Amino acid sequence: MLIGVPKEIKNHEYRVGMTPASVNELIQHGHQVIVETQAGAGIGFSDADYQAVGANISSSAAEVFAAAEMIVKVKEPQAVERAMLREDQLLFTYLHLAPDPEQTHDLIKSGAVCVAYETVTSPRGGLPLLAPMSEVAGRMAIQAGALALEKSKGGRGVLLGGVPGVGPAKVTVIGGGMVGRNAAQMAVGMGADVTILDRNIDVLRAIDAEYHGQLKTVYSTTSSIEQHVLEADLVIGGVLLPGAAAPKLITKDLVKGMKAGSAIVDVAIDQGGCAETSKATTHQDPIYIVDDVVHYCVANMPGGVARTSTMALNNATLPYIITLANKGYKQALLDDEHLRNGLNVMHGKLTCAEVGEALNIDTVEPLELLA
Ligand SMILES: NC(=O)C1=CN([C@@H]2O[C@H](COP(=O)(O)OP(=O)(O)OC[C@H]3O[C@@H](n4cnc5c(N)ncnc54)[C@H](O)[C@@H]3O)[C@@H](O)[C@H]2O)C=CC1
Ligand SMILES: CC(=O)C(=O)O
Ligand SMILES: [Mg+2]
Repeated sequence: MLIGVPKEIKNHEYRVGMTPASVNELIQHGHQVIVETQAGAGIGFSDADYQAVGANISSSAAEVFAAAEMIVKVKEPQAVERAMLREDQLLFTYLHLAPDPEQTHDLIKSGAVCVAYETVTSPRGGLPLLAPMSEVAGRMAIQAGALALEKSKGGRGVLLGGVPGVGPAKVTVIGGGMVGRNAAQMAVGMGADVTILDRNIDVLRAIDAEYHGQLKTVYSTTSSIEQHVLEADLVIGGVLLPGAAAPKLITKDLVKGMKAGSAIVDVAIDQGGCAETSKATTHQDPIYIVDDVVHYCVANMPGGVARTSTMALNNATLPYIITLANKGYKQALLDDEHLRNGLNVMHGKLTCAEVGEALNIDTVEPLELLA
């Protein structure tokens, strides 16, 4: 198969769909790879590094999209990229369609076969291709939050860990999944007073067993969210209903009631955000203030540490890229229900029920299209 790797074009996005080491694996399996010039340049992977493992370097994204049977990316295709997709071409990347009707309609119109990293499941549970970026974003959320609490950013001027004689900041983490647990790990490590909320009691049990009293676990209800958001210096939004739009757990009124200079890092912004006051921001201009509460809502947080993130992402995606290339999308999707859960759009039809519900679009069962 001919696999194409375009350069990412989202604001300050330096990740790349495949590292030279991943390209090498695909070539060892008998495939060809075409990489857009400078695709990995921002994180130290030169064109020469890709050429050394046998990739062809292309001078433009248009050439990559025109030639490749499968496009491997990181972020959702931007409008100019969507215009280059063609009927039956395989796209393997993050999509986050539920909050993005424009992208959804363009992908449906393209006739392409679009497999989203974030809805691929695993027989062991969880979301194996979202997990590595959630680990990164969860850890970064505390760095971003610490900065947002500084006076120069509009924050209330508190240090997460406090100092001897002055207590730590209170950090409330909503959602105890990959993002939440990684955020909690960093916040506890910095000495903050951490509370983590989830509505899955088994998640809370596992976290409690891991931390032996170094943080508090709380069952998530409207009332407990209200209490712990109002008490917080820093709130981390890390909830997810896979594929679906994020639930708006932090209302406008709740934000109004928060302490002046407190901060919300809404990691769930890629699914629309879990605060009513959240709107997506970029690495270039990451924060804004509503009702004296600093909001950080960068939808591609891992792009900020693009070298670590690219390698972590490739560790997870590589086996799937190899399977899709070896078998072709049809056989690969028929053989593996968990990979099939990643199929969001195919041949002009939406196949992800949660996206259909969020955007009020009819969906078709993947097996109906694959049969
Ligand atoms: N902004 C960015 O750059 C990035 C954003 N993300 C996003 O972060 C979000 C979280 O991802 P993961 O941690 O991997 O998901 P996950 O599935 O591992 O964890 C989500 C958790 O939320 C919990 N939850 C659901 N409803 C809840 C409620 N009402 N109250 C409390 N907890 C609730 C679930 O029980 C689950 O434990 C997703 O939207 C993901 O796409 C992930 C990586 C990067
Ligand atoms: C998951 C996601 O949105 C990201 O890594 O940018
Ligand atoms: Mg207020």
